[in-house]
Amino acid sequence: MSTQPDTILISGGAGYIGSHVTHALNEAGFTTVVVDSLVKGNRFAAEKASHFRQGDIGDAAFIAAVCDEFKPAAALHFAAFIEVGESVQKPDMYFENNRDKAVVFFKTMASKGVGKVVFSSTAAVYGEPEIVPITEDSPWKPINPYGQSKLEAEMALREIAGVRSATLRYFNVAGGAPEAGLGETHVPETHLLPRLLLPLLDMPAEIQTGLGLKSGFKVFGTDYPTRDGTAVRDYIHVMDLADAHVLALKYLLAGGKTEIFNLGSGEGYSVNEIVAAARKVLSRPDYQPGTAPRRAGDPATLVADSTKARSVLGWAPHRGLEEMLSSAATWHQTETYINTIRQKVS
Ligand SMILES: NC(=O)c1ccc[n+]([C@@H]2O[C@H](COP(=O)([O-])OP(=O)(O)OC[C@H]3O[C@@H](n4cnc5c(N)ncnc54)[C@H](O)[C@@H]3O)[C@@H](O)[C@H]2O)c1
Ligand SMILES: O=c1ccn([C@@H]2O[C@H](COP(=O)(O)OP(=O)(O)O[C@H]3O[C@H](CO)[C@H](O)[C@H](O)[C@H]3O)[C@@H](O)[C@H]2O)c(=O)[nH]1
Repeated sequence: MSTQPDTILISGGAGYIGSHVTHALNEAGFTTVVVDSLVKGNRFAAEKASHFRQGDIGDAAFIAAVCDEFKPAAALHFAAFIEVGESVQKPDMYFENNRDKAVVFFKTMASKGVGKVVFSSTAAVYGEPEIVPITEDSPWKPINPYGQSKLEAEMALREIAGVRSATLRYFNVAGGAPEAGLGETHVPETHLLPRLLLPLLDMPAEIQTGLGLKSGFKVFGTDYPTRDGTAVRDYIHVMDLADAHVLALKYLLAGGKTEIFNLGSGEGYSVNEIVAAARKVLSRPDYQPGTAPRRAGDPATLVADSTKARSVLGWAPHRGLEEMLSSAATWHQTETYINTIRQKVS
């Protein structure tokens, strides 16, 4: 029997979620190979991998060469564009990167005998759900090109002969692993936790201005049909998500069949509840956010039913909202975060 650790190919591993999963795979004893074009990601994050090769997932010759060099046992596919608003403005860019290039990536790997894939999908495939919590067989009706492009990539992956896949549909990912030198480092930054925390942490002015936070953080929409009028989401710590990837990978390596799994905590928090938790974690009891109209395309409530991931993968999230907020706050104050954002917005 071989004693070599399995080698895992990770596309988009220089990005937010992919870098945390790469860290978890290293800790679990795998050899990690990240491919990333760095179109959005960060070199400091890529360097967490055992090996890093810079290139595009749509470049079949590049992916084939990486497969020949490292002979991966499986792949995790994170590389994509992730901004819903931008996808409405530039749908072709999203279908090209998130669907067409993903298909090139999957087919190239299949041609090299890599027949096990963990795919990063999103709650956006459910659009505006009629029933919450949302199970995997709720209607798949995306309401924007981002969600549609991810759904079409999922479906294409399931059609490729000889490939077994685990599609993981994430809900709202948050938090970081500052102790490992990792955290959310997006430009632009559209996500709630960083946008709320950066002004509260009194970050340097050029960072706040560069991320569109010059006039502070604003709650988007106070007239939703929810318990306090603000939108409800299911927040999941990025390291709990990373645990799910390790389990999904082991499931496929052990012969598991193609499946789809929702990944969320099952608990919904409103934007106002997140603001209240941030006041407590950062000891800013008097903080009052601004308000603004609803952001176009935002559903009122998205909460996951992750029963299937619990029963099939044995996964359970362990890290709560306070840990998401405190790990994010710690990360945003690191030199790595501040210097990276400074460079990107200058
Ligand atoms: N962030 C979230 O809250 C969230 C929620 C649901 C689903 N997802 C999914 O998770 C995945 C990762 O999201 P993230 O937040 O880490 O995004 P990210 O932008 O931080 O990371 C994506 C990475 O992919 C790379 N990339 C993009 N296109 C590429 C290409 N053609 N070739 C090579 N590399 C390319 C980027 O450089 C970047 O490093 C995406 O597939 C996204 O759809 C994210
Ligand atoms: O400055 C801000 C930023 C966000 N929000 C609100 O906070 C909630 C969460 O917003 P995020 O942008 O953090 O997350 P979304 O629920 O919009 O997006 C998540 O789900 C999407 C699919 O629905 C995509 O997958 C996306 O990548 C993922 O983070 C929303 O009600 C949003 O309107 C604010 O009030 N103010």
